[in-house]
Amino acid sequence: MAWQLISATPSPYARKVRIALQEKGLDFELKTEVPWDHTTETPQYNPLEKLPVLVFNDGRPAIYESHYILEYLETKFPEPSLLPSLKDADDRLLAKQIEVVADGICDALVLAFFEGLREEDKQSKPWRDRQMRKVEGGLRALASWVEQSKSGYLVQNRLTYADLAAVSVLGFMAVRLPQHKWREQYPHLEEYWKRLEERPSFVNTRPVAQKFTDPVV
Ligand SMILES: N[C@@H](CCC(=O)N[C@@H](CS(=O)(=O)O)C(=O)NCC(=O)O)C(=O)O
Repeated sequence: MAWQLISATPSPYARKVRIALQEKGLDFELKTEVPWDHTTETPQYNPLEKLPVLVFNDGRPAIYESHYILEYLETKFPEPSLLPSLKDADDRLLAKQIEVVADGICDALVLAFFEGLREEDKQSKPWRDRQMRKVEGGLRALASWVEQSKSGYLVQNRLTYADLAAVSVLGFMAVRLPQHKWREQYPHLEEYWKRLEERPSFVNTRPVAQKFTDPVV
């Protein structure tokens, strides 16, 4: 039995791991679920009850938290590499910083999305505005990194975790916040996103909205 990746169709965090596993040629079974439904398996493996979770097939404890899973994969399976080497420490750290910003945009988007699902009179506009400020700030940072890129990739001249994280959040925006004007606001960011979305490991991990069975409370 291959490793299992517990994932959800819209998850930008899980998408990073799905792409990395494919880019590194690692065999895995995709286990798609809705982590807010009572049927979720995440609590069996992750005390934080979140996906993605990578479940091994040899009894080793499962691992969770997307950036940690990516670190694990790069450490254990360094070729083909998806991070600059330690001798290029600044580039390696920049790739991780870009992942921090991309994941942070996702975190804010998730909080704003669920706030918007509450009954109108229970929603906090200041709270949603705060989250959307983080989304705007994060997009501005990603757009700036794209402007600085000479190679078509965010760090050095090849695919790294920075690109997996940036493209995953932009694809998530397209699903969760299709009315947002980031593509008009940052045309180079849109060009970068569309170009990378054509890579096979991105094509077959495109995000899709999910249906909740249980109310998310
Ligand atoms: N920091 C975590 C965030 C993961 C996360 O928030 N996952 C969501 C699913 S999704 O938003 O990615 O689709 C989840 O499991 N949420 C369930 C919960 O928060 O209880 C990571 O990077 O793995």
